[in-house]
Amino acid sequence: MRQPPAPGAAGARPSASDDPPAGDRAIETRGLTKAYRGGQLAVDGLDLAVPRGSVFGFLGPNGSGKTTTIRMLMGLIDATAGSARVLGQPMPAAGRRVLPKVGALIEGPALYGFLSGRDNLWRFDAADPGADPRTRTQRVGSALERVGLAAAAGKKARAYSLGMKQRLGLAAALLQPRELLVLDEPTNGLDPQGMREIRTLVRELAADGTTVFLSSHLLDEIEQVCTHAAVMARGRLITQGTVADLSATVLGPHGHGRLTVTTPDGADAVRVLKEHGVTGLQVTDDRVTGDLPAGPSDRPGDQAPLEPADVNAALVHAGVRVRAFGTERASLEDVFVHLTGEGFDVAG
Ligand SMILES: Nc1ncnc2c1ncn2[C@@H]1O[C@H](COP(=O)(O)OP(=O)(O)OP(=O)(O)O)[C@@H](O)[C@H]1O
Repeated sequence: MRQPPAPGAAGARPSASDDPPAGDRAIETRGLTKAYRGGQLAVDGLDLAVPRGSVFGFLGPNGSGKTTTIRMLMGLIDATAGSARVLGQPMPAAGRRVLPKVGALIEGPALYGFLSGRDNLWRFDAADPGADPRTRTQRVGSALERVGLAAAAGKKARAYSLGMKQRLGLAAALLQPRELLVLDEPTNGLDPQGMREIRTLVRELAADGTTVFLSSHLLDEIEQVCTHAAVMARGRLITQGTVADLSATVLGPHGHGRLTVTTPDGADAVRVLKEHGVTGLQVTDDRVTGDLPAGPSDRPGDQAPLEPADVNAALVHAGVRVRAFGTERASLEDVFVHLTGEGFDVAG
């Protein structure tokens, strides 16, 4: 079974040679474009590459074109230009072959409030011509189990919390084994507990080998659960890659953020850090922070950019008592601001 890389796994560098071959992509679009009536470009020349086995975050402020893209991928609306492949097949042409392998949760599940959770799933399953009625009870039972709703299965759906309704929608998407799950804003409107539940579920599904493509306008959500992300703004793709590589976009070749040293020997630490080309030094109580130089320092013999480990060794060597040492990672918010020059301030 395919295991996804750990969320935020570091190490990979963005380069064309690291791109997976086309057959290893769960979703691929070329120049995908949608102009709604009136000519406004909701999606503008999108080239998306979603590796199989990834948890791929499709990130952008409200109105940046995420839902429109998902609707095109699922064959719900036609593209104005460009092409899309899902699980290696052209969409919408191959929809009949592809869509049974895709579970989708778009704009919230359509549930009957007067039916129990179990009966809602029963209805979904019965509407699937490929689903064997003889094994329905078992399928519905294991889908409920999977999303943690077995105990609440007999309750009417209208009595469910928003988080439970989302999980029931996911259960409907999971009635059949899926290669790809497409979730449009799966945690929208959920409280922190509900969000955690959905994130846990997404991680479990990914660990089973399902590719998960989820859209969100919540940067920290994407950072917590996704291995890869694409960032959209005003219908255009700003960047895509592993979450670690996207951070490195902002942080330079080594992906290191601001350095923080906790020490009782602040003055000595500042002197050593300065000697090693660390800039922007600030001292607050027993914490010294600064920025690692992007390239090699001016010191004779230095050829490569400074590694945090070297700085730590130099401090210790100079007799500085280092109680804690670390570097921050850039957030996706940093990436967005860096690449667009705009803030990412959408209403949560
Ligand atoms: N049916 C439609 N007719 C005309 N314009 C539309 C339609 N649907 C979306 N748009 C416009 O297209 C742009 C992209 O919208 P879309 O819903 O795809 O963005 P989004 O990133 O999913 O945002 P949200 O999270 O708010 O749905 C927006 O400017 C929106 O107003």
